[in-house]
Amino acid sequence: MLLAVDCGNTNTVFSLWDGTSFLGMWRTATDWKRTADQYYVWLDTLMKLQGIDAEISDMIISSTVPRVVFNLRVLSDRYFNTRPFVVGKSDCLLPVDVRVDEGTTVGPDRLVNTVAGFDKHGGDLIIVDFGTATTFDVVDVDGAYVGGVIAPGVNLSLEALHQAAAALPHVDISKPQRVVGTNTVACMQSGVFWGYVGLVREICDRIKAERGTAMKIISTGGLAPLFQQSADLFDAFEEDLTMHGLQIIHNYNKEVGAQE
Ligand SMILES: Nc1ncnc2c1ncn2[C@@H]1O[C@H](COP(=O)(O)OP(=O)(O)O)[C@@H](O)[C@H]1O
Ligand SMILES: CC(C)(COP(=O)(O)O)[C@@H](O)C(=O)NCCC(=O)O
Ligand SMILES: [K+]
Repeated sequence: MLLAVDCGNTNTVFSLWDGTSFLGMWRTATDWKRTADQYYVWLDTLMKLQGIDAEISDMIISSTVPRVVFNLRVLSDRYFNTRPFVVGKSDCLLPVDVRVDEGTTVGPDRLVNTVAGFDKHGGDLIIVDFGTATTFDVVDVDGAYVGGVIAPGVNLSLEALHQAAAALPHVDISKPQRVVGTNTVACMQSGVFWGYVGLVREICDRIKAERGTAMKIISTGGLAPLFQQSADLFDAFEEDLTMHGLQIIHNYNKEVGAQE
């Protein structure tokens, strides 16, 4: 069975792929200090709670936090006796091209999203991922990653307001009923929520104009549904896009490896 790990700057998600479907998904806060032994006890407990008796034989990792990879490699080696594929490393092949400036290290999450998006929807895509940062990944007609946009994340923007201004509280994002807020919290939520709707719309319109072609817009990440229900921004929402991509990339490397 395959253990797929998607490590973002805020959360790390583990999932088990049995060859047909994902058996479970478990989330922990990203912390590079967490050891292999800690990961194993945590994961083993959660799998047992769900009655899953898994023989993990393979592992694939995508991490936007380089420091985390060391302990995840130890987990793979010590507990599953396997060498993991790490997206972005030269020995982990991708089934799509990456066409960016020489010397650029693209976030592995963006490459994985590209592979998954192309598999599910074909080419000419904009994938919007609402993570710690909000990323826009542009997928060419042939599935290649050809660049994109990085904007501050929704929660990061709210947190920045709180950190920088003495009188602004910590606020959670939600859709305000009105644009004009009549209290501080409503004013902040309006600024970030409607500001974000504008940001997403403007960036997608400009990408389409720059490329001179129609493009499908796919959203993913925890906060995507909040924006989807409020404004007609996306053509489709994909809940587990990154996990889907990890499983495809793992399969691709196994197949290519077997041919060599
Ligand atoms: N369903 C949700 N509702 C509200 N906030 C969420 C939800 N899912 C994630 N978040 C928040 O969105 C931000 C990005 O989370 P996540 O997508 O896990 O980021 P990353 O992949 O960068 O680790 C975090 O601040 C997280 O707490
Ligand atoms: C832009 C990101 C910080 C997004 O990461 P996330 O919000 O998922 O934690 C990550 O993809 C990254 O570190 N990228 C490197 C630069 C690039 O993609 O061009
Ligand atoms: K992410």
